Amino acid sequence: MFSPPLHRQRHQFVIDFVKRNKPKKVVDLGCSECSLLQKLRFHREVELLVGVDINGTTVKKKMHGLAPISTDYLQLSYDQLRIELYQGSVTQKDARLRGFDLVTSIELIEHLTLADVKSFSEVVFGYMTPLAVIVSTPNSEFNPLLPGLVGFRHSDHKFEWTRTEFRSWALKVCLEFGYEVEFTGVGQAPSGQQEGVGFCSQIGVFRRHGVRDGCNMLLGDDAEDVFSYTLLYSINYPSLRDNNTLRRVLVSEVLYWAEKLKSGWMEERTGEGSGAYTLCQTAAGGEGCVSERCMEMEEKQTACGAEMRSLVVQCGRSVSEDQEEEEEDVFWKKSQRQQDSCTLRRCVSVPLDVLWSCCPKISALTGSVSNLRHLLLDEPEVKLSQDGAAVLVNYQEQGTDLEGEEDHNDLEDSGYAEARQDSHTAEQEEDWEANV
Ligand SMILES: C[S@@+](CC[C@H](N)C(=O)[O-])C[C@H]1O[C@@H](n2cnc3c(N)ncnc32)[C@H](O)[C@@H]1O
Ligand SMILES: [Mg+2]
Repeated sequence: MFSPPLHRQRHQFVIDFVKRNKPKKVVDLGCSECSLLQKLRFHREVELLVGVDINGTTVKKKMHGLAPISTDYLQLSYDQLRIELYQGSVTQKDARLRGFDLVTSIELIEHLTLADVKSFSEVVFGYMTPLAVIVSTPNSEFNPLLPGLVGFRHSDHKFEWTRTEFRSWALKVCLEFGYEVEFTGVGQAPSGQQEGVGFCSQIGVFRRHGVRDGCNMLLGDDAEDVFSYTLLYSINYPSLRDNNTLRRVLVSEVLYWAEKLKSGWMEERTGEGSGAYTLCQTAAGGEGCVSERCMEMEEKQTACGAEMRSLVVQCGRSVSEDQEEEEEDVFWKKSQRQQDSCTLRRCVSVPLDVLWSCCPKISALTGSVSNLRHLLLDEPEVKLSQDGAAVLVNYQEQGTDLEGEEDHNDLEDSGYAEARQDSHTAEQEEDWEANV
């Protein structure tokens, strides 16, 4: 009879309200199989989403469908969301449900006896004191338009109210607990058929009086610490506001970009590509990340740990090819002198400021180069240079015996990642080398 179906229209009504009013804490009373909660979890403003139902078995049927899905982990944002589901009765108080921005009660009250509706009013409006409440219930005046209906719309309904009955209950609640209400609904009669009967589902939207700046302060200090509900399920969605999550994402971005910049530089050296300069330009969208800033440094470390030298090679236009060759010459000579007694490892050093300006995600996650350094300091997966200003990436040149390929591979296999966490002092560098 309705398109979209009436239950969807009721949920859409709530969703539209949420979009307009952006409540942070929402509780759905009589949540049943959590289908409204399923939809609400996609609204980024909502930070706490709670469902309550007296029937735990119904809630449990689909509650695991509320768990984060893989895209929630892949496309992390700063949004926060916690979901909690409780078994409990809306006629009972529970302190965990106080101070919400929005309470929804969709097709619930007609399942309560009139005595329980009174308790419901006291609990919801008098104790939970949310900023807003949406209550939907059948409008009995519409029933003659529902084909084949005899009696109530559902065998468990204790009553079905006319618009006047609903109005009278709602206005009494407002008077007693300090709310105002607007009446509306969903499911209109087909055109030409007794349009004066009102909506199929009648809805009251209640707002608490005297709320400033949409901020929900609990009324009075009579908060009893009652915990009558049973927690069935709770889950925190991954968020970049969680420090561990932020660090995990940052490390993976840093490793990815450091490797990418290194490859660009290597290609440039072998004439296969335009190198770090192009990479930086592309990533930064053109301006702002110029070749002079794309300094790459080769760092030579000796297994005996006694000596560590660095050679700075500037890629891009700021250093002439001659200069570069000359410097490399020095590097190789020194390397060869040490070959007999020392194991050689080479790294490409990617400065943090280059990473920061080349990767928009890294800059967005950290805000500044010094924050980036701070966040990476204790990360075992990222090896920083001694001064903490650059990430060191293993470097293996194709077809060069001097690289000591075996040693390089050993590094990978011998707890290299764990060893890297202690890498920011000279002393620790030596220990690390000694482990190889
Ligand atoms: C018609 S269903 C509501 C469906 C759901 N709100 C929706 O929009 O799809 C009514 C729900 O209210 C629950 N219920 C009935 N009495 C209750 C009470 N005293 N406290 C909490 N939930 C109750 C029932 O278990 C049932 O899941
Ligand atoms: Mg019902």
